Amino acid sequence: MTRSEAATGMLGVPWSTGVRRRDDGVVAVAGVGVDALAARHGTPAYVLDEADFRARARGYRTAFATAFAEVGTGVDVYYAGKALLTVAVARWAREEGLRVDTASGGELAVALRAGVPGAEIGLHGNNKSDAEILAALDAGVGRIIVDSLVEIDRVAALAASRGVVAPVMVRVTTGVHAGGHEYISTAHEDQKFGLSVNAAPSVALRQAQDAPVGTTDSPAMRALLAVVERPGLRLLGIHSHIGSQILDPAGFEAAAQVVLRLRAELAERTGVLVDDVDLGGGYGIAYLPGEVPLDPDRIAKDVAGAVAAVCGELGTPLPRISIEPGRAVVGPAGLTLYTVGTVKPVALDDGRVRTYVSVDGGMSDNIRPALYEAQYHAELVGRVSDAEPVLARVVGKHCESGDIVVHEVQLPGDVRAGDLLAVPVTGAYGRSMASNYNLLTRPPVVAVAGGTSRVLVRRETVDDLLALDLG
Ligand SMILES: Cc1ncc(COP(=O)(O)O)c(C=O)c1O
Ligand SMILES: N[C@@H](CCCC[NH3+])C(=O)O
Repeated sequence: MTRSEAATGMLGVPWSTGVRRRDDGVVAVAGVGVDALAARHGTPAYVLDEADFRARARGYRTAFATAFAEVGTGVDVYYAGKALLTVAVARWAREEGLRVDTASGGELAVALRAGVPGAEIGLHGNNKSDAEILAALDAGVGRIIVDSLVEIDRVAALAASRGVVAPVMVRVTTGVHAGGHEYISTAHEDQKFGLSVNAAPSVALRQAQDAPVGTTDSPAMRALLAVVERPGLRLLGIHSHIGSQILDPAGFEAAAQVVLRLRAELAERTGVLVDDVDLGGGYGIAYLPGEVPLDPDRIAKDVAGAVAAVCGELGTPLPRISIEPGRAVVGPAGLTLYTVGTVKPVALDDGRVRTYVSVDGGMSDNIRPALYEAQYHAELVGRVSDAEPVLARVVGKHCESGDIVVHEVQLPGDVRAGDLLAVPVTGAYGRSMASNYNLLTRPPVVAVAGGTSRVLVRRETVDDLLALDLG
């Protein structure tokens, strides 16, 4: 916490900028106390600080637009809806000058419902259904990012069936491995996304990737050539996404270099110099006090410098660039508000005691600790306490011992049933990855701005669950 944060009661990183502890000890989000939020909306609840979301969206747009304008090209920023997409969130993104990246027909439908024009939407997915591709074509989406050779034929056939030309980008894997956990690193070879820029190393792999045996082209080059050849497809550009929660900027520059070389090679072979290069998302954020997030201004400058340098070296004009941040826009804007139900001290083998604090949600509203061993922070937010801190583990209410919300955190020793507890930085991949495990109902998404709260997505009810069960 900085001195000015302390003076204003701001909690500082990793909390959203609108979070403050009031003089009465209660934490407020954008002017609304968590006690009032809990009374009005119940717990658990996802709480979104709208101004914080908007500021981060603007921050990424401005940082990249400025840095790339300096080297002589433009940028489109797509908000990656997989992090959290609701109609209001898609509208906020658009109002802040962002486009929307979708990863399924469901996300596409929400973006369209929000009034985002099709031309400002991209559709991703390594296994899009025909229905999803047709929905994208019918909506006139600005780009379909193809992910396999098979899909190229599929999109071409569906575009022909609609009598349209499909705007396509090819997703490639650059071999640059980056990100917070193996499951969220997406550009190394042994995973399902994209087409490798490296020539297939074995006959088995060439066959698996549908290549004629004997070719030395990489799957990425073959895909680009296949798109160029299909009259029903328009090749917009090349896409690369290297992973998520990346805190080392070097990976973005390395991937950009590989993609730009591929672009130049394609131009040399076919005369087609694609206009667009999409460098994906993945910008890392702080989850714990003391962690340092990527700085958008710095990363934008570094990537713009790298792009300009490689294009200069290759003698190719600069492409238009796009990026797809999700987590960095919505993650820090969100917190989850829980109520403590039980408190249980457990003696550890080494003689210490760990206090298990059970809250009214858990792995169904935040799967990230169980899936990626993700670390979070928690604080009592309904009151302050002078009690000595204890080593605590915040757990949920599921029938699963891995149902951990916060692995290790110091909480006041008098933490008790009825206390309000908040976990910051749950805006990204919390609600969007939520489940109904143990038939819990998913929490609402509540937006707070200017001293008022509003429900964006209502809490599920048991009736909602029963309505799906046809008996
Ligand atoms: C293609 C693509 N774009 C964008 C994102 C968003 O990533 P992040 O939320 O880490 O910015 C992802 C997810 O990792 C992705 O797969
Ligand atoms: N869902 C992941 C990241 C997204 C991966 C998508 N390519 C997370 O919670 O960190």
